[in-house]
Amino acid sequence: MALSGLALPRTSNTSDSPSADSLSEKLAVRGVNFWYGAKQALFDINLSVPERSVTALIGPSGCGKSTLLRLVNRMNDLIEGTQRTGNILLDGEDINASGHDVSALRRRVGMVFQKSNPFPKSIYENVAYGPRVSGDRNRARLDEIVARCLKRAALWNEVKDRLGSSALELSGGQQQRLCIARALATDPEVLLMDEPASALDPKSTQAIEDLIAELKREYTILIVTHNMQQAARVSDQTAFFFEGKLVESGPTEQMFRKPREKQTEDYITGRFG
Ligand SMILES: Nc1ncnc2c1ncn2[C@@H]1O[C@H](COP(=O)(O)OP(=O)(O)OP(=O)(O)O)[C@@H](O)[C@H]1O
Repeated sequence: MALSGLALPRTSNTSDSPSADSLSEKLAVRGVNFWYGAKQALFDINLSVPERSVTALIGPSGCGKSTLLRLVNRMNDLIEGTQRTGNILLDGEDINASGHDVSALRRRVGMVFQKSNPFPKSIYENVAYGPRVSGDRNRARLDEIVARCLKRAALWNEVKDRLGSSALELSGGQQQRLCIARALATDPEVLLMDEPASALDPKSTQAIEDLIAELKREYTILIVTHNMQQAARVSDQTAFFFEGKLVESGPTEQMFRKPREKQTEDYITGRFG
């Protein structure tokens, strides 16, 4: 059945963007299993993520999407009693190899969460925070980074006259774009986005989606979303998870129009989940 009920307003792997085939592999997930204590949350996951593309992770609640996202910047290391087997390669290098610098990894792999979480500091200090922690104290350089990242996050025009104001005075949509600017400030190569627009109104959601389309020119983006229309709009590649397993992945256009698996079709047409 063609999934005509699900409008595909704009998949981003059309005309102006290179096809996934022509891009080199940025991230590779190879045979990854993951446990929280005795509970296995991921089963033999294999996924290849091309550079400068958007990959959407979809699937019902609790199927392991966020777990996989957190493995890519080793955030799960912070949770006690977890165990992983298999490998995650960034530019061909095993991010879990002994001696791999986790701080450097987290600078290369930025993360944006569902609920915007600006620090209770000024707009300027939120963006300057990462570079400062990395030892950058040069004011002119920090000014340049803050302006550049706020522009990239499409927030500059709204805040340039009040960089000293508290970030908490911004609207929810602005706060989320500030968190994206903050994530960009350490010059990452990969951006992980865990339902970045789910708490936002339609206008702010649109702003975030436009931003994602813009950012993928430079960054490799992995986004978790429950919104099928959003996955169809913003991603080049989609991966469907169910109960900790990757059921199928492929070009978004194909996944939404003609999925290989019945389970995928049932999910994206809203029959379950
Ligand atoms: N810190 C944790 N400790 C124990 N179990 C966890 C932890 N985090 C997640 N889990 C379990 O691992 C499984 C996968 O959870 P995960 O958050 O990755 O799913 P998800 O697909 O992102 O869900 P959602 O769409 O609801 O965010 C679930 O069964 C969840 O209960």
